[in-house]
Amino acid sequence: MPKTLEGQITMEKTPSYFVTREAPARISAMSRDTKLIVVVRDPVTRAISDYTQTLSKKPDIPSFESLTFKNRTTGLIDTSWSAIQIGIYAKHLDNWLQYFPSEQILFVSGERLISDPAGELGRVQDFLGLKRIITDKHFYFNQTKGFPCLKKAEGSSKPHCLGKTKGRTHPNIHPEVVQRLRDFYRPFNMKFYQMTGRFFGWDD
Ligand SMILES: Nc1ncnc2c1ncn2[C@@H]1O[C@H](COP(=O)(O)OS(=O)(=O)O)[C@@H](OP(=O)(O)O)[C@H]1O
Repeated sequence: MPKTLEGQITMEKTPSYFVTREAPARISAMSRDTKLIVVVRDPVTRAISDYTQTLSKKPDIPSFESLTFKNRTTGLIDTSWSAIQIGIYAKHLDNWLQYFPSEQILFVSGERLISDPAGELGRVQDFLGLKRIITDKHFYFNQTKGFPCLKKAEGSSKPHCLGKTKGRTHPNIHPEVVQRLRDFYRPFNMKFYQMTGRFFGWDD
């Protein structure tokens, strides 16, 4: 990471850091003051989204159902499958809390980022000690994309939506499989709500 001058903020984005065992120690050794931001969404939808992304690159992979279960009859879930493993947020957070105080970590709700992008970005700006420059007036809902988009991209006067790889249509997953996954994640989600002090509402 480059050295950060007075009045600057250096940012870096790598989704896999959150689930990489060695990352907290390494980042802490680089700078203990680093502020960490993690976007989390319902781990069941996250797993399906993850699968959808892999499927778009490798159309021949087995079905979501067959990757989810070690044994379909007993309903035993394959927690070694990364799409499942990554959603056990409480476990990953435990690892980070060995190195960083919880005040230094902000969890952004992936669901709220879609339903209220300005609100979530307001929290991000506060967390980073920035003035709330980005507000409601910067977003509009794009019917075609089905997501909020920026009215003007940075350095341009044109609207800007995220690219085609964001907001893909997910395959239909059998409701029984979804329910089994909901039951699997519930205790981990409860622990995560407790640890973060925020109720993300994934278990309604
Ligand atoms: N404004 C806006 N436009 C489009 N997409 C949006 C937006 N806000 C959040 N999302 C959600 O972002 C999801 C993709 O982000 P990823 O986490 O996969 O990104 S990354 O690969 O980790 O960089 C993507 O997940 P999928 O819907 O499963 O594709 C979106 O639901």
